[in-house]
Amino acid sequence: MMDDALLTATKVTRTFGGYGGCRDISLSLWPGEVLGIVGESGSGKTTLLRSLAGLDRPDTGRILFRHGEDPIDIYAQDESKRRALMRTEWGMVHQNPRDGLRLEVSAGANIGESLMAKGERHYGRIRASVQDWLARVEIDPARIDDNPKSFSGGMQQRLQIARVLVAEPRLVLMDEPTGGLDVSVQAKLLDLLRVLVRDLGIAAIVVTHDLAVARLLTDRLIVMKDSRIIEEGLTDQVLDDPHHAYTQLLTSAVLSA
Ligand SMILES: Nc1ncnc2c1ncn2[C@@H]1O[C@H](COP(=O)(O)OP(=O)(O)OP(=O)(O)O)[C@@H](O)[C@H]1O
Repeated sequence: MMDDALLTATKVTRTFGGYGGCRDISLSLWPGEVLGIVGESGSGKTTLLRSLAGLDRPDTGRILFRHGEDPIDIYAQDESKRRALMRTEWGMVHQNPRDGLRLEVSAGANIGESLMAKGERHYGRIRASVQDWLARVEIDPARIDDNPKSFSGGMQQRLQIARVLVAEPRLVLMDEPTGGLDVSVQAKLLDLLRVLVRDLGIAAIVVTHDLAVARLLTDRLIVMKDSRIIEEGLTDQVLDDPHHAYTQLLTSAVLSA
């Protein structure tokens, strides 16, 4: 039963020759909700995210996405329909901005392309929207024609976020969005992400091994260990009053760090 959920995964399993990956994962995501997936390295977070993102077909299980009135099974669509859906309805923010940007074109083109992919053709409107988005992610709009290769890591990540959010996706998937950045840059980026996601009312799934990121960004948390969900609940509840021994260990490790 789908209820009003935007995305529902039911008993999703994706292993690699029977090893690793994620197993028997069921979850729902509601419109406007930010869901965190936490757990140690190798617990299956990225595998799950890729399956939810339509990038990696599960061995078994189903992923439904609410599209208009009807939930659709994303892996029951043919490849071109699934790609079209992914382009218009959801976006992916990669840990390494270089995986989510086109480095051979300008910063402005990186954002403008997303608008064109959604059907916008008016040059003046595209340029105005690009400038607006550069400002929103705190990049000087005067740098619109610069190549992102000349940007710092933090700026590249903010550009990647603008490239994704300008298309107004209903769902954003993020894999360690602040990983690989200096701590001070991370904090600013997190603040920015939080404001943008809240302002736009976007639903998001954030994979992170960093509980501080989960605390700041997410409403609800899933804790994974050995490919499975071992605990889930409201973020504050899970972090302040963890029930599973492993979650207690995770949270105490942070507290004593
Ligand atoms: N393409 C692959 N081929 C073989 N095994 C894989 C592949 N991708 C992931 N795995 C295995 O599946 C398990 C889960 O990996 P996954 O990358 O999903 O974990 P993770 O929680 O995202 O880890 P990290 O935080 O280090 O990125 C690991 O044991 C990993 O070795």
